Amino acid sequence: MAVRGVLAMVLAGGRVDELGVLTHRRPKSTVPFGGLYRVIDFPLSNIMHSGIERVGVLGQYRSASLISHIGDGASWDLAGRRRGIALLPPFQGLHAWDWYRGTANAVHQNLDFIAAHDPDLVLVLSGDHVYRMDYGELVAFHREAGADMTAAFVEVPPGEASRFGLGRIGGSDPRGGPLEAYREKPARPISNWASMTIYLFRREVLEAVLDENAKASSHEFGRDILPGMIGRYRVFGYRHAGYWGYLRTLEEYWRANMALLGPEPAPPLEDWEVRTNLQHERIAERGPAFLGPGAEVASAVLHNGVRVEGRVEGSVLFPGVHVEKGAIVRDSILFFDVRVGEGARLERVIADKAAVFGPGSVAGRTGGALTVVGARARIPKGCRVGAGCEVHPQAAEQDFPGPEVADAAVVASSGQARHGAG
Ligand SMILES: Nc1ncnc2c1ncn2[C@@H]1O[C@H](COP(=O)(O)OP(=O)(O)O[C@H]2O[C@H](CO)[C@@H](O)[C@H](O)[C@H]2O)[C@@H](O)[C@H]1O
Repeated sequence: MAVRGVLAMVLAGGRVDELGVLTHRRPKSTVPFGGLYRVIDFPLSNIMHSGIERVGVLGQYRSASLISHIGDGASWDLAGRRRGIALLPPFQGLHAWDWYRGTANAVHQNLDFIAAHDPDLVLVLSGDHVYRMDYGELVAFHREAGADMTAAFVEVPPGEASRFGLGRIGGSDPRGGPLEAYREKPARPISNWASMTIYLFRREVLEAVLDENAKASSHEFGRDILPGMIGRYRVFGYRHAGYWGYLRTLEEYWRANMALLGPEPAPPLEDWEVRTNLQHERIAERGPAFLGPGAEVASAVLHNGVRVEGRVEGSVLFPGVHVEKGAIVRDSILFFDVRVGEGARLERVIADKAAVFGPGSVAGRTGGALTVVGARARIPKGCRVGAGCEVHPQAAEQDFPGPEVADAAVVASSGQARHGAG
């Protein structure tokens, strides 16, 4: 059912140092995830299921993959007379300083776009997280409470809390209540309810607080806007009960992918269809997955155009991955068109698009740090990655246009991304 009067503004411009090579040429929102998707497919599918019909996407960092991926928005039912999705890159026209200076500034620079749609409510949310949520329930809660702003929170382990913006939610309604305090990544946690970067604003209030913040030194919702609203506006916290994948580090990213392989995949996808753009990466045109006569596959997701002749266990294979005879792939994530040559062995590896592992090459090991291989890297025949082996970059292709054509092949262990040879 359509939710009228709500415009969604998706923050999709951030990159994350900790994800190393995976965000060298794309924002975090378009990092491939779960064997078929890009991360932003999850919030966009939530928007679709919630019945929100108008969306602005705030891109900034390396937007090429975002542009190809979003297309005309039809993949999420966002194309039509009453519906629409617009990519809103920073205006690099008049002033160099028009580059977005933070999440609040990104929305502030697009107040005209918001005004043109004339919504009652603006839902500002991150495009970087994996979860399912019906924003319609958040909207209903916000309206019932007569709130000026409602932020969504999820419970995190106490030891993790200071990595997040934290809220203290009062009242006795299990869905949420007045937000009594908010601190952005405090050294000493004030609660273990972490902000999910989902903020629902009354439009006039959003305009007022963004105008007030315009002269501040930083321009972040979490750091500047939310704390200043408490006590001055009707601010509420809403509790999210389900799974939430934050994917900030390589280990978190890897674990979130692996969470799809268990008997109870998280987030559960069965009754909550997650849509992707099947034109991007030509997913729709590829043939069916093929398992050869000697293939052994257990606990894996695989899609169109995958070809397995070797052994695959506990792994996520994107369209077009080939695993040749005698090769073994374990606990790994292989992006579009990765090739694993005969007899190669991969364990705890994340390989970006079209990386090629030569015959007999070896990458990663049981219980070791994750090994991450950049897009189009070539691991020569018989080579052991990380053991003085030279990795060659190949020419870049059209998904990554830009002045530097060949991406440096990068091999990194989790937490310490670095450039390799090439
Ligand atoms: N200039 C820009 N233009 C467009 N988009 C941009 C942008 N800069 C960042 N973004 C996007 O905005 C969102 C927030 O990015 P941040 O880097 O501020 O997140 P961080 O995870 O540190 O903390 C935040 O996210 C965590 C987890 O939700 C919260 O707990 C915490 O309070 C909050 O500050 C992401 O979706 C990112 O892609």
